[in-house]
Amino acid sequence: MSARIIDGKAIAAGLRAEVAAGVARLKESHGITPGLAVVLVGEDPASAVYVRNKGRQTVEAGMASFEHRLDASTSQAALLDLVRRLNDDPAVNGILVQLPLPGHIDPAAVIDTIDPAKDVDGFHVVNAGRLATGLPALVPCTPVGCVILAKQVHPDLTGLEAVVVGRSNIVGKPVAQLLLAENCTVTIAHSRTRAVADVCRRADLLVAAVGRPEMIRGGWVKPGATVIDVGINRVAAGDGTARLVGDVAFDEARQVAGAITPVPGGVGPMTIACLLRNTLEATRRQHGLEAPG
Ligand SMILES: NC(=O)C1=CN([C@@H]2O[C@H](COP(=O)(O)OP(=O)(O)OC[C@H]3O[C@@H](n4cnc5c(N)ncnc54)[C@H](OP(=O)(O)O)[C@@H]3O)[C@@H](O)[C@H]2O)C=CC1
Ligand SMILES: Nc1nc(=O)c2c([nH]1)NC[C@@H]1CN(c3ccc(C(=O)N[C@@H](CCC(=O)O)C(=O)O)cc3)C=[N+]21
Ligand SMILES: [Mg+2]
Repeated sequence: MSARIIDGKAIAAGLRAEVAAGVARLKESHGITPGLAVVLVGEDPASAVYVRNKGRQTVEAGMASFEHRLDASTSQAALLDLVRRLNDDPAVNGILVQLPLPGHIDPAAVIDTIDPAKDVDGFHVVNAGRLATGLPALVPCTPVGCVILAKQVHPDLTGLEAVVVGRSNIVGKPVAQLLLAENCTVTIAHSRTRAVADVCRRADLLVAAVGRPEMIRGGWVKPGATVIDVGINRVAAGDGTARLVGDVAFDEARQVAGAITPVPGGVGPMTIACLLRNTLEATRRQHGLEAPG
Protein backbone atom coordinates (compact mmCIF):
# COMPACT_ATOMS: atom_id res chain seq x y z
CA MET A 1 0.00 0.00 0.00
CA SER A 2 1.21 3.50 -0.73
CA ALA A 3 -0.38 6.57 0.79
CA ARG A 4 -2.20 9.33 -1.02
CA ILE A 5 0.09 12.39 -1.02
CA ILE A 6 -1.82 15.49 0.13
CA ASP A 7 -0.72 18.32 -2.18
CA GLY A 8 -0.40 21.30 0.15
CA LYS A 9 1.26 23.36 -2.55
CA ALA A 10 -1.77 23.10 -4.86
CA ILE A 11 -4.34 23.56 -2.08
CA ALA A 12 -2.45 26.64 -0.84
CA ALA A 13 -2.41 28.09 -4.37
CA GLY A 14 -6.21 27.72 -4.51
CA LEU A 15 -6.60 29.41 -1.13
CA ARG A 16 -4.31 32.29 -2.19
CA ALA A 17 -6.41 32.77 -5.33
CA GLU A 18 -9.55 33.06 -3.14
CA VAL A 19 -7.79 35.61 -0.93
CA ALA A 20 -6.64 37.58 -3.99
CA ALA A 21 -10.24 37.71 -5.24
CA GLY A 22 -11.38 38.96 -1.81
CA VAL A 23 -8.65 41.63 -1.81
CA ALA A 24 -9.74 42.77 -5.30
CA ARG A 25 -13.39 43.06 -4.13
CA LEU A 26 -12.33 45.04 -1.06
CA LYS A 27 -10.32 47.46 -3.20
CA GLU A 28 -13.12 47.88 -5.73
CA SER A 29 -16.00 48.33 -3.29
CA HIS A 30 -14.23 50.22 -0.48
CA GLY A 31 -10.88 51.43 -1.83
CA ILE A 32 -9.04 49.51 0.89
CA THR A 33 -5.70 47.72 0.32
CA PRO A 34 -4.77 45.29 3.14
CA GLY A 35 -1.25 45.76 4.48
CA LEU A 36 0.94 43.16 6.22
CA ALA A 37 4.02 44.17 8.23
CA VAL A 38 6.70 41.55 8.93
CA VAL A 39 9.44 42.21 11.46
CA LEU A 40 12.61 40.10 11.32
CA VAL A 41 15.23 40.58 14.05
CA GLY A 42 18.57 39.01 13.15
CA GLU A 43 18.98 35.96 10.93
CA ASP A 44 17.16 32.67 11.55
CA PRO A 45 17.29 30.09 8.72
CA ALA A 46 13.63 28.90 9.09
CA SER A 47 12.42 32.50 9.22
CA ALA A 48 14.50 33.41 6.17
CA VAL A 49 12.73 30.75 4.07
CA TYR A 50 9.39 31.96 5.33
CA VAL A 51 10.05 35.67 4.73
CA ARG A 52 11.32 35.06 1.20
CA ASN A 53 8.22 33.09 0.13
CA LYS A 54 5.79 35.32 1.98
CA GLY A 55 6.84 38.76 0.75
CA ARG A 56 6.30 37.67 -2.86
CA GLN A 57 2.95 35.97 -2.14
CA THR A 58 1.64 38.98 -0.18
CA VAL A 59 2.20 41.23 -3.18
CA GLU A 60 0.79 38.60 -5.59
CA ALA A 61 -2.42 38.58 -3.52
CA GLY A 62 -2.73 42.33 -4.10
CA MET A 63 -1.73 43.38 -0.57
CA ALA A 64 0.92 45.83 0.59
CA SER A 65 3.97 44.23 2.20
CA PHE A 66 6.06 46.15 4.75
CA GLU A 67 9.32 44.47 5.75
CA HIS A 68 11.31 45.61 8.78
CA ARG A 69 14.70 43.90 9.05
CA LEU A 70 16.43 44.78 12.31
CA ASP A 71 19.94 43.99 13.47
CA ALA A 72 20.31 41.03 15.87
CA SER A 73 21.53 43.48 18.57
CA THR A 74 18.28 45.54 18.50
CA SER A 75 17.04 46.20 22.06
CA GLN A 76 13.68 44.94 23.30
CA ALA A 77 12.63 48.57 23.93
CA ALA A 78 13.34 49.51 20.29
CA LEU A 79 11.41 46.49 19.03
CA LEU A 80 8.41 47.32 21.25
CA ASP A 81 8.52 50.92 19.93
CA LEU A 82 8.35 49.62 16.36
CA VAL A 83 5.42 47.33 17.22
CA ARG A 84 3.53 50.28 18.78
CA ARG A 85 4.12 52.39 15.66
CA LEU A 86 2.76 49.54 13.52
CA ASN A 87 -0.26 49.23 15.86
CA ASP A 88 -0.98 52.93 15.23
CA ASP A 89 -0.37 52.84 11.44
CA PRO A 90 -3.71 52.63 9.57
CA ALA A 91 -1.94 51.23 6.44
CA VAL A 92 -0.87 48.21 8.49
CA ASN A 93 -3.69 45.70 9.09
CA GLY A 94 -1.56 42.70 10.10
CA ILE A 95 1.64 42.44 12.14
CA LEU A 96 3.90 39.40 12.28
CA VAL A 97 7.10 39.36 14.35
CA GLN A 98 9.22 36.42 13.21
CA LEU A 99 10.08 33.88 15.89
CA PRO A 100 12.47 32.86 17.35
CA LEU A 101 13.81 36.21 18.56
CA PRO A 102 17.38 36.77 19.82
CA GLY A 103 17.85 35.54 23.41
CA HIS A 104 17.89 39.02 25.01
CA ILE A 105 14.28 39.68 23.85
CA ASP A 106 11.27 38.17 25.66
CA PRO A 107 8.89 36.90 22.95
CA ALA A 108 5.88 37.04 25.31
CA ALA A 109 6.45 40.79 25.89
CA VAL A 110 6.57 41.39 22.14
CA ILE A 111 3.47 39.33 21.33
CA ASP A 112 1.61 40.98 24.22
CA THR A 113 2.33 44.42 22.68
CA ILE A 114 0.80 43.58 19.28
CA ASP A 115 -2.77 44.89 18.90
CA PRO A 116 -4.89 41.67 19.07
CA ALA A 117 -6.91 42.96 16.08
CA LYS A 118 -3.67 43.01 14.00
CA ASP A 119 -2.26 39.76 15.42
CA VAL A 120 -2.45 37.73 12.18
CA ASP A 121 -0.27 34.96 13.70
CA GLY A 122 -2.98 34.45 16.35
CA PHE A 123 -0.33 34.27 19.10
CA HIS A 124 -1.66 37.01 21.45
CA VAL A 125 -3.24 35.69 24.68
CA VAL A 126 -6.52 37.36 23.67
CA ASN A 127 -6.67 35.35 20.44
CA ALA A 128 -5.43 32.14 22.15
CA GLY A 129 -8.10 32.61 24.83
CA ARG A 130 -10.82 33.31 22.30
CA LEU A 131 -9.90 30.14 20.37
CA ALA A 132 -9.87 28.07 23.57
CA THR A 133 -13.30 29.38 24.64
CA GLY A 134 -14.96 29.11 21.23
CA LEU A 135 -15.18 32.82 20.39
CA PRO A 136 -14.30 34.25 16.96
CA ALA A 137 -10.53 34.80 16.84
CA LEU A 138 -7.53 35.28 14.62
CA VAL A 139 -6.35 31.66 14.61
CA PRO A 140 -2.69 30.54 14.20
CA CYS A 141 -1.87 29.91 10.55
CA THR A 142 -0.02 26.60 10.67
CA PRO A 143 -2.72 24.87 12.78
CA VAL A 144 -5.48 26.08 10.43
CA GLY A 145 -3.42 24.81 7.50
CA CYS A 146 -3.16 21.39 9.16
CA VAL A 147 -6.94 21.17 9.62
CA ILE A 148 -7.63 22.20 6.01
CA LEU A 149 -5.23 19.47 4.80
CA ALA A 150 -6.79 16.83 7.10
CA LYS A 151 -10.23 17.76 5.72
CA GLN A 152 -9.04 16.93 2.19
CA VAL A 153 -9.14 13.31 3.38
CA HIS A 154 -11.92 13.46 6.01
CA PRO A 155 -14.36 16.29 5.19
CA ASP A 156 -15.89 15.62 8.65
CA LEU A 157 -13.30 14.95 11.37
CA THR A 158 -15.93 14.05 13.98
CA GLY A 159 -15.00 11.09 16.18
CA LEU A 160 -11.48 10.57 14.85
CA GLU A 161 -8.70 9.70 17.29
CA ALA A 162 -6.25 12.56 16.79
CA VAL A 163 -2.74 12.53 18.25
CA VAL A 164 -0.72 15.76 18.18
CA VAL A 165 2.99 15.33 18.93
CA GLY A 166 4.26 18.66 20.27
CA ARG A 167 2.69 21.17 22.69
CA SER A 168 4.14 24.54 21.66
CA ASN A 169 1.93 27.61 21.86
CA ILE A 170 2.38 28.24 18.14
CA VAL A 171 1.62 24.79 16.72
CA GLY A 172 0.83 21.89 19.10
CA LYS A 173 -1.64 23.55 21.48
CA PRO A 174 -3.66 25.50 18.89
CA VAL A 175 -3.86 22.54 16.47
CA ALA A 176 -5.20 20.46 19.38
CA GLN A 177 -7.80 23.17 20.12
CA LEU A 178 -8.93 23.25 16.49
CA LEU A 179 -9.21 19.44 16.30
CA LEU A 180 -11.22 19.45 19.54
CA ALA A 181 -13.56 22.03 18.00
CA GLU A 182 -13.89 19.64 15.01
CA ASN A 183 -15.05 16.90 17.46
CA CYS A 184 -11.89 14.77 17.36
CA THR A 185 -10.80 12.85 20.46
CA VAL A 186 -7.50 14.62 21.01
CA THR A 187 -4.31 13.39 22.70
CA ILE A 188 -1.31 15.70 23.00
CA ALA A 189 2.09 13.98 23.26
CA HIS A 190 5.34 15.73 24.22
CA SER A 191 8.90 15.06 25.37
CA ARG A 192 7.72 13.60 28.70
CA THR A 193 5.15 11.25 27.15
CA ARG A 194 5.78 7.56 27.93
CA ALA A 195 5.72 5.09 25.01
CA VAL A 196 5.17 7.82 22.44
CA ALA A 197 5.26 5.30 19.55
CA ASP A 198 2.32 3.40 21.10
CA VAL A 199 0.39 6.65 21.58
CA CYS A 200 0.99 7.58 17.93
CA ARG A 201 -0.18 4.15 16.74
CA ARG A 202 -3.65 4.90 18.18
CA ALA A 203 -4.11 7.84 15.84
CA ASP A 204 -6.51 7.97 12.90
CA LEU A 205 -5.08 11.48 12.43
CA LEU A 206 -1.45 12.03 13.43
CA VAL A 207 -0.04 15.59 13.54
CA ALA A 208 3.74 15.82 13.99
CA ALA A 209 5.07 19.15 15.32
CA VAL A 210 8.23 18.17 17.15
CA GLY A 211 11.15 19.81 15.37
CA ARG A 212 13.15 16.54 15.25
CA PRO A 213 14.05 15.34 11.75
CA GLU A 214 12.24 12.11 10.80
CA MET A 215 11.60 11.15 14.44
CA ILE A 216 8.25 9.52 13.66
CA ARG A 217 8.96 6.17 12.00
CA GLY A 218 6.76 4.04 9.76
CA GLY A 219 6.09 1.61 12.62
CA TRP A 220 4.53 4.43 14.70
CA VAL A 221 1.76 4.92 12.14
CA LYS A 222 -1.55 3.05 12.29
CA PRO A 223 -2.28 1.44 8.89
CA GLY A 224 -4.48 3.77 6.84
CA ALA A 225 -4.00 6.79 9.13
CA THR A 226 -3.77 10.37 7.88
CA VAL A 227 -0.39 11.94 8.71
CA ILE A 228 0.14 15.71 8.79
CA ASP A 229 3.85 16.59 9.03
CA VAL A 230 4.45 20.13 10.32
CA GLY A 231 8.22 19.73 10.73
CA ILE A 232 10.59 21.92 8.73
CA ASN A 233 14.11 20.68 9.39
CA ARG A 234 17.20 21.52 7.38
CA VAL A 235 19.63 18.58 7.27
CA ALA A 236 22.84 18.00 5.34
CA ALA A 237 22.38 15.93 2.18
CA GLY A 238 25.03 13.43 1.03
CA ASP A 239 26.63 15.97 -1.32
CA GLY A 240 27.01 18.63 1.39
CA THR A 241 24.00 20.74 0.34
CA ALA A 242 21.03 21.33 2.66
CA ARG A 243 17.84 19.32 2.29
CA LEU A 244 14.46 19.95 3.93
CA VAL A 245 12.84 17.06 5.85
CA GLY A 246 9.84 16.81 8.12
CA ASP A 247 9.36 15.29 11.58
CA VAL A 248 8.10 12.09 9.92
CA ALA A 249 10.27 9.50 8.12
CA PHE A 250 8.31 10.02 4.90
CA ASP A 251 9.56 7.02 2.87
CA GLU A 252 8.63 4.65 5.72
CA ALA A 253 5.37 6.29 6.75
CA ARG A 254 3.99 6.45 3.20
CA GLN A 255 4.07 2.62 3.09
CA VAL A 256 1.67 2.46 6.06
CA ALA A 257 -0.42 5.65 6.07
CA GLY A 258 -3.60 6.19 4.06
CA ALA A 259 -2.63 9.79 3.32
CA ILE A 260 0.39 11.92 4.16
CA THR A 261 1.67 15.47 3.62
CA PRO A 262 5.12 15.90 2.04
CA VAL A 263 7.92 18.25 3.15
CA PRO A 264 8.36 20.54 1.32
CA GLY A 265 5.00 21.09 -0.36
CA GLY A 266 2.70 20.22 2.57
CA VAL A 267 1.94 22.37 5.62
CA GLY A 268 4.53 25.11 4.83
CA PRO A 269 2.71 26.66 1.86
CA MET A 270 -0.60 26.44 3.78
CA THR A 271 0.87 28.53 6.60
CA ILE A 272 1.52 31.41 4.23
CA ALA A 273 -1.87 31.11 2.51
CA CYS A 274 -3.63 31.17 5.92
CA LEU A 275 -1.55 34.18 6.96
CA LEU A 276 -2.81 36.07 3.90
CA ARG A 277 -6.38 34.98 4.68
CA ASN A 278 -6.00 36.20 8.29
CA THR A 279 -4.67 39.54 6.99
CA LEU A 280 -7.71 39.98 4.73
CA GLU A 281 -10.07 39.02 7.56
CA ALA A 282 -8.33 41.38 10.01
CA THR A 283 -8.58 44.23 7.48
CA ARG A 284 -12.32 43.68 7.01
CA ARG A 285 -12.94 43.61 10.76
CA GLN A 286 -10.87 46.76 11.35
CA HIS A 287 -13.15 48.52 8.84
CA GLY A 288 -16.32 47.13 10.39
CA LEU A 289 -16.99 44.85 7.40
CA GLU A 290 -18.25 41.30 7.84
CA ALA A 291 -16.73 38.54 5.73
CA PRO A 292 -19.14 37.85 2.82
CA GLY A 293 -21.23 34.72 3.52
N1 LIG B 1 5.31 24.22 8.35
C1 LIG B 1 5.21 25.37 9.01
O1 LIG B 1 4.61 26.29 8.54
C2 LIG B 1 5.83 25.50 10.35
C3 LIG B 1 6.69 24.54 10.76
N2 LIG B 1 7.22 24.57 12.01
C4 LIG B 1 8.07 23.43 12.37
O2 LIG B 1 7.33 22.56 13.22
C5 LIG B 1 8.17 21.95 14.16
C6 LIG B 1 7.69 22.26 15.57
O3 LIG B 1 7.74 23.66 15.79
P1 LIG B 1 7.44 24.30 17.24
O4 LIG B 1 6.14 23.81 17.73
O5 LIG B 1 7.68 25.74 17.11
O6 LIG B 1 8.64 23.61 18.07
P2 LIG B 1 9.00 23.69 19.62
O7 LIG B 1 10.43 23.34 19.71
O8 LIG B 1 8.49 24.95 20.21
O9 LIG B 1 8.14 22.50 20.26
C7 LIG B 1 8.46 21.16 20.02
C8 LIG B 1 7.53 20.26 20.80
O10 LIG B 1 7.91 18.91 20.55
C9 LIG B 1 8.05 18.21 21.77
N3 LIG B 1 9.12 17.21 21.67
C10 LIG B 1 10.44 17.41 21.52
N4 LIG B 1 11.09 16.23 21.50
C11 LIG B 1 10.15 15.27 21.61
C12 LIG B 1 10.21 13.85 21.68
N5 LIG B 1 11.37 13.18 21.58
N6 LIG B 1 9.05 13.17 21.81
C13 LIG B 1 7.87 13.83 21.90
N7 LIG B 1 7.76 15.18 21.85
C14 LIG B 1 8.90 15.88 21.72
C15 LIG B 1 8.42 19.26 22.81
O11 LIG B 1 8.02 18.80 24.08
P3 LIG B 1 8.20 19.65 25.44
O12 LIG B 1 7.10 20.66 25.43
O13 LIG B 1 8.04 18.62 26.51
O14 LIG B 1 9.59 20.24 25.36
C16 LIG B 1 7.62 20.46 22.32
O15 LIG B 1 6.31 20.46 22.87
C17 LIG B 1 9.58 22.47 13.83
O16 LIG B 1 10.20 21.56 12.93
C18 LIG B 1 9.31 23.79 13.13
O17 LIG B 1 10.35 24.15 12.25
C19 LIG B 1 6.88 25.54 12.91
C20 LIG B 1 6.03 26.56 12.55
C21 LIG B 1 5.48 26.64 11.22
N1 LIG C 1 5.82 34.73 13.92
C1 LIG C 1 6.08 33.62 13.21
N2 LIG C 1 5.07 32.99 12.56
C2 LIG C 1 5.31 31.85 11.84
O1 LIG C 1 4.36 31.26 11.27
C3 LIG C 1 6.68 31.36 11.74
C4 LIG C 1 7.67 32.08 12.43
N3 LIG C 1 7.35 33.18 13.18
N4 LIG C 1 8.96 31.66 12.40
C5 LIG C 1 9.37 30.54 11.54
C6 LIG C 1 8.26 29.53 11.38
C7 LIG C 1 8.49 28.61 10.19
N5 LIG C 1 7.45 28.92 9.26
C8 LIG C 1 7.40 28.47 7.93
C9 LIG C 1 6.35 28.78 7.12
C10 LIG C 1 6.32 28.41 5.79
C11 LIG C 1 7.36 27.67 5.25
C12 LIG C 1 7.30 27.29 3.82
O2 LIG C 1 6.80 28.01 2.99
N6 LIG C 1 7.81 26.12 3.44
C13 LIG C 1 7.77 25.66 2.06
C14 LIG C 1 9.04 25.97 1.29
C15 LIG C 1 10.31 25.50 1.90
C16 LIG C 1 11.55 25.72 1.01
O3 LIG C 1 11.41 25.83 -0.21
O4 LIG C 1 12.65 25.75 1.57
C17 LIG C 1 7.40 24.18 2.06
O5 LIG C 1 7.40 23.56 3.13
O6 LIG C 1 7.09 23.67 1.00
C18 LIG C 1 8.43 27.31 6.06
C19 LIG C 1 8.44 27.70 7.40
C20 LIG C 1 6.63 29.88 9.80
N7 LIG C 1 7.02 30.24 11.01
MG1 LIG D 1 2.22 30.02 12.17
